Amino acid sequence: MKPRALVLSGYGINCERETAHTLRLAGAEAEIVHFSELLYGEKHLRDYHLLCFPGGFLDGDHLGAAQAAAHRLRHARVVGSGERLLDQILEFIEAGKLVIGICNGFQLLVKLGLLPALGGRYGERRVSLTYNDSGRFEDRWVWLRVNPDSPCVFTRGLSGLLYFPVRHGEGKFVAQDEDVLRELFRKGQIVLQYAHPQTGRPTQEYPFNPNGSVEAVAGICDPTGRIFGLMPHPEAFNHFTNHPRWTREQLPPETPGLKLFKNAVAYLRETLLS
Ligand SMILES: NC(=O)CC[C@H](N)C(=O)O
Repeated sequence: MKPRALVLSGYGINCERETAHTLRLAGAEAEIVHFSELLYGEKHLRDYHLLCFPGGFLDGDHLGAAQAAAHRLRHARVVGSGERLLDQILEFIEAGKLVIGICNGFQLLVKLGLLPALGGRYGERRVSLTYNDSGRFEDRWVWLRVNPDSPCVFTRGLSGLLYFPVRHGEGKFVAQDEDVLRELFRKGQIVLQYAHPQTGRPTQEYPFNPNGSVEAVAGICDPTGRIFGLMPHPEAFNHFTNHPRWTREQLPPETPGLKLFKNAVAYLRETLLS
């Protein structure tokens, strides 16, 4: 049986087709579902194993990226049953399933407090993603260092420097205080950091760090490693010809973007579907 992935769409999300395509290449059954279908009870998260919040421009980034959508999700109730959508998501997490938020989806997870969920406290907001230091939208490929000691399910076995595209105006990661950052490091919840291609080390240097994120943070997970959010777009590197220099460089046939989703599929097969 293939793991079933729900890829959310609507209200300005624009990467759902590309993300669903990559999930299918990775071996999942991916279904694009509109927010309204969840709201009207036509679809229910209990029927899926992976929940994906794709990139885009939810509500036109008004009030800050994903801010309005976070409020909508926090307070919305399913028509008929009256169930809170957020409770559906919390049950989904409780059931050992996987959640990934990419770019706008990461901003949404952070603004909902589902990431970083320090100490397993889901819903508590301790970090944010705000305007890039450059003051403009950044659309470029970046190098990323993967934390090999992170519990993150999605990055298992990925090593060396990854190369993914970013496309965002509000990607600067900030934390409430130093203690939050310390705990994130201690628990391995900092999964990806923007890196300098020469040294391979996390960097604050522009343009390698495209937004000025503190500690060069590009992606984090919850303490279980089953909820993952990242600003770069792994789904946009699903084939070697996506790479900007694919005609000039010798590239392995399987991209790290695809591997990331294959990890999720393998994990679900081993745990929930075995
Ligand atoms: N590609 C995206 O998901 C962009 C996210 C958001 N709209 C931003 O500009 O920051």
